[in-house]
Amino acid sequence: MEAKAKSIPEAFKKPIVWTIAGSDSGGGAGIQADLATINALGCHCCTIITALTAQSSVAVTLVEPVSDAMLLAQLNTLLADMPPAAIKIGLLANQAQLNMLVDWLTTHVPQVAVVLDPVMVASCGDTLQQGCGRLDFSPLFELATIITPNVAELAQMTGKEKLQNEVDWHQAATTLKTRIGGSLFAKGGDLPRHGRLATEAEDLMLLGELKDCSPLHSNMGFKLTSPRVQTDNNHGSGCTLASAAAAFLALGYVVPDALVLAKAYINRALALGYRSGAGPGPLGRPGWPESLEDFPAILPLAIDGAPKGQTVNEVPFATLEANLGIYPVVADIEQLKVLLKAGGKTIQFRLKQAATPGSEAELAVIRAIELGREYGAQLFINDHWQLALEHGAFGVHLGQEDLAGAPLGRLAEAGLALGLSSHGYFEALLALAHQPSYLALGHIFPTPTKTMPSKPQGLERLRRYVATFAPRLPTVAIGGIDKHNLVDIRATGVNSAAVVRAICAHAEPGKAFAELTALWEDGHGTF
Ligand SMILES: Cc1ncc(COP(=O)(O)OP(=O)(O)O)c(N)n1
Ligand SMILES: Cc1ncsc1CCOP(=O)(O)O
Ligand SMILES: [Mg+2]
Repeated sequence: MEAKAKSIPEAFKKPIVWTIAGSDSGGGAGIQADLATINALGCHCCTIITALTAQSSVAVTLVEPVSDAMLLAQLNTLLADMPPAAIKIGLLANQAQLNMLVDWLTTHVPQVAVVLDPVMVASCGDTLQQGCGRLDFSPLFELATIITPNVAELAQMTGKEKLQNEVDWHQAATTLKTRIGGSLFAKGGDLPRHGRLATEAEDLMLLGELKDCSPLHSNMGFKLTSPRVQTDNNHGSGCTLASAAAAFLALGYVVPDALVLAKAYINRALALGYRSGAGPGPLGRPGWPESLEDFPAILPLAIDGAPKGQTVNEVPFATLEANLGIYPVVADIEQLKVLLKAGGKTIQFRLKQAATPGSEAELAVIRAIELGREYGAQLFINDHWQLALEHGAFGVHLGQEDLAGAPLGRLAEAGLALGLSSHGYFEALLALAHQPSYLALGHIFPTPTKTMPSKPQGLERLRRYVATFAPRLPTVAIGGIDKHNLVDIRATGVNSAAVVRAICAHAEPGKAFAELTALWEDGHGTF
């Protein structure tokens, strides 16, 4: 007898996110905001209610914690059938409830990503933990992947009455970061402005030890800046940001990507806010963040708040035609010649050896630059920017790790083009600060050519990156691309496909290049 195919319930196809928070009878914050946000982002939201609040847009009149038995019943009932991929924690009614939750999470879901929004006060100004004084959140510090305090919450968590200015805020954020296990996202929206016109919104992202990311960004600090959305309808913005971050974590995005995506989501959600009562109204619930305008600009910080010693060029790098097509990456002068003769117009010379003076590697890089010039090609030199500058290469390709020592201003002023690598939204936004000539997005598929700290991005993410970044500059996909997946790569709308093995490991690299180019151009190449 044929086995009957087991149908998978629809909800199982979506990552499950739990929100452990309070109900807002006004419908704009708490559980209600989380449910709308998490579901809008393609996850399935389960709600574990800690307290009922009688709340409107202007007042909180009563807060009633649920019983311990009810809280535990919600947690245990869900765990048995709908375990979480990520958890958002919002309003906790009192210290006993917080401590009980810590015990339960530690015992049952110690590995699950947790976003903690240390809620204390509603946007109308009323306190939400009635009659129990300040909460001590420290028992949650080890469990939380991300903590998202606003300025008032950060002050309370660091024992300060008030944070008066940016310096106080940076110091408090740095202090709290040293006490927690994960990353801190300090929201700056309610920072006192002292008469300054608030045209920008700033947040601090102090990252912890990162998984599946370049080690370069672990334990580093960044300032995120966006044009301030001028609106009074911001009720539930903290809940929305934290639940969006939890949804992005559940979808497998790394911490810095989840945070910049959540920030882009909140910027659009604020723009869509509306009035529902006499006080601040709720936010809109947009779909996936796509427009680059919604994403923050990112500036690296030293951990004490001073700008890091990386140069940011004022001059943009050379502009390229959008469609770069098939982009071979080669390490051999003979192969380079073959590809130039075959009509290759954008090629990278990628030699990983040190090019010390007089070495074979140095001679090869210089020869590659000459050949590129002879054939009028856009020849990019990988890593060896000194030789590229000295010998007048068309361009250089650098990874984020290569940026620290590179004099980007000098390279741009000398008229070189620059390609920058990225492995997700956060790194792409960091790269954009340098106004490069193209943005590389990788690695798309598994590849043995290079050991990567990040996971393969896949086609769906590539499609999303292209939708966000290609309107600004040419995009290049790299990693595991060959004749079997090239049509799918092209269908994402990316402007170019960079390949190593599909050309260099082919018996006839010139032929492989021509065939891939035909496939790229009309989808009917012959193999
Ligand atoms: C087009 C393109 N994209 C990405 C890379 C990788 O550059 P990088 O991250 O600096 O790694 P190495 O190539 O130096 O190992 C690239 N070379 N080309
Ligand atoms: C250099 C580099 N950077 C990201 S993936 C990669 C290697 C791509 O090689 P291949 O085309 O052989 O998979
Ligand atoms: Mg490099």
